[in-house]
Amino acid sequence: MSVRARPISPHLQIYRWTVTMTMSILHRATGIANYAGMALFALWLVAAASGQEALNQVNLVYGSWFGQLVLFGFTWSLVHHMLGGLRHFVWDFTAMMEPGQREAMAWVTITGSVVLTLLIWTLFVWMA
Ligand code: HEM
Repeated sequence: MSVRARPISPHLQIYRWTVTMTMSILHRATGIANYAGMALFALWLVAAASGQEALNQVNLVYGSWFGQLVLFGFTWSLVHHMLGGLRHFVWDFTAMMEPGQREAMAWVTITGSVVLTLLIWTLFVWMA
């Protein structure tokens, strides 16, 4: 029996990659990362409530270069996700929905998240 060739629906690889696609993926990825980051924050709170010794141990890990790298990434993730959330809030008013406007907002979100993260760390970590 011969198999009839059927039309194939377009899939990911035929589309031109766009910055808005990247943002969609990043919003989900940062949402998941925020869960993990919040677990780290909860651990720190539990340690603080448990006593000085426990807090010192957690601070030692969080203060190491690797801990700082993870916390920096968590800060970026939170800020990026928050700006992404505000982007959705703007869309809730059916504003900024044209292709050029969506791309502009995507770039503002990416750039803004990096700038805000650096600002937060400069003010509250590096200069504190
Ligand atoms: C620790 C805090 C947060 C966590 C753990 C978190 C987690 C998540 C996760 C897992 C998703 C689902 C992503 C997906 O399935 O595509 C999501 C979506 C969303 N989040 Fe958050 N989020 C946090 C904070 C925020 C904040 C502060 C805002 C707003 C300023 C926000 C706005 C949104 C919006 C609007 C969506 C839906 C996006 C869509 O419809 O595609 N989130 N979040």
